[in-house]
Amino acid sequence: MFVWAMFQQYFPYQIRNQIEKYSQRLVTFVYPYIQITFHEFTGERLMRSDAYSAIENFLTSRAATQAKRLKADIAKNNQSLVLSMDDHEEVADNFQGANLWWASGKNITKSQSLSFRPVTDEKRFYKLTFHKRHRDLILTTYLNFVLKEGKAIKVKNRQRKLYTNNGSYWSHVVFEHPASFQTLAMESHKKEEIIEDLVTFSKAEEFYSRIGRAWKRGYLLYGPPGTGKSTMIAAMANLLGYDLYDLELTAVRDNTELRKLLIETSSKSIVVIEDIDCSLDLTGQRRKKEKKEEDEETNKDGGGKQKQSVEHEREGKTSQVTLSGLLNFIDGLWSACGGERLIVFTTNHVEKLDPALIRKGRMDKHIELSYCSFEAFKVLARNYLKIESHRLFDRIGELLGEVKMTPADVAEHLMPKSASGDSEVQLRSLIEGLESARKEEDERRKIEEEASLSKKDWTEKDKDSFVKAESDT
Ligand SMILES: Nc1ncnc2c1ncn2[C@@H]1O[C@H](COP(=O)(O)OP(=O)(O)OP(=O)(O)O)[C@@H](O)[C@H]1O
Ligand SMILES: [Mg+2]
Repeated sequence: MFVWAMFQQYFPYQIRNQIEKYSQRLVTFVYPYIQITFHEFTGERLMRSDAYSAIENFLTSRAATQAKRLKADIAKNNQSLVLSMDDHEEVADNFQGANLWWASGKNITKSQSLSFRPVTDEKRFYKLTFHKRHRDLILTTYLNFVLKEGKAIKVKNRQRKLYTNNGSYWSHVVFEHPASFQTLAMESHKKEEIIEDLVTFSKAEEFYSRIGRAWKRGYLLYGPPGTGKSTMIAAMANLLGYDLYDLELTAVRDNTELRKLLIETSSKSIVVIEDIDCSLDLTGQRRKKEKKEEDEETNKDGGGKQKQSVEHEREGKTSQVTLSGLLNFIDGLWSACGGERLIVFTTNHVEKLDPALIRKGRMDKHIELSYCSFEAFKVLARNYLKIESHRLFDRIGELLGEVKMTPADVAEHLMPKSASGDSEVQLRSLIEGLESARKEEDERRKIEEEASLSKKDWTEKDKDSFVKAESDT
């Protein structure tokens, strides 16, 4: 200790540096282990190293089970506690038969600022130690595995965001939606197929680069209102841990702005355009047609409408996004920058969409969300009433086979009506709802039949009178 202190204190720096260098070489030559240090801050601007944070995430699971001293911190998503190794702790790992050790440490340097209390600067690091015979395995396969795993854990724990566009910028809020495929009322085989498709997509990075396509996939969700399209989008984002970009096309001024917005979306995200049939210049034509009808109406009832139709016209000027702009967005070069993106369109009127927009390669998967089937009803009953069967289920199954009711309406009937939470009350309310919907359906069908009959009569009468008039002349 004395000799070391003297050495440190009085030996000239150059000689000391040489002695340290050669002694270090001697130790390395004899010492059979290799050490790699990952500093927390690297580079001239001392940015936080990605490798360090990936290793920190990777070691959280091992630290929680092995380390004796841990540091706890709230994760970014404010839900979970993240445990990491405290300083000078060590955890062991084993990779394909190779034993290795991770140790955490910190260098404390006193900054030279003149102050009463010298500011200490802590620089943390992780040190990996392994036997030199595993050099190749560790330096290539293992470290890549650690970085990949660490990034995946980071994505899983990250705070996901819901972005909405205002003008040419994205603003975001924390995205926390409880929807999941378990709570989505849908036939199980259909659900399984969609989950399979999504998970396969999220693991297909290598596949897409091999076939030379951008790592993106389009989904078209269509069906009547209240059938679960928006719910499914939230379930998709939760399943894959993706951010959501809710793109309101009518708020986008033109194609340039659209491109700018899309280039700013991050990977591992879902770009959603809800009610796509109402937000494209296709509706521009419809808007002109509406305006023409309105103008005719305006001429009838004076200038009041005039102001409205002018406003309508001006409002129509806001978004110049065109179909080709949207097609370029889906296919264009932008889609190659960054990967792992889903594009989801929803619509209540799939028949109105331009076939070019929804062809395969753009909207790769078309998913129809329809009225509530008996199997979908049982999912809702399990979620809302926590029951798997009931004596009223047969009656409900019968009625659902005859009446079209959306899952939103069924869900509304199953909402708790009283504190007692007696599920019979909800089921009876659903049966009443279904029976009255069936009555309305029968009445509507009867009116239609009468209308078509009378129309048929008219055509018969017309024909007779036309023939009679012909014969008179
Ligand atoms: N298939 C479903 N499974 C579970 N809940 C559903 C389903 N469909 C609708 N709901 C419920 O009904 C409400 C409306 O659903 P959602 O917003 O997903 O309908 P939508 O198809 O997006 O309607 P719109 O076409 O009008 O946007 C939601 O609160 C949701 O809880
Ligand atoms: Mg919706």
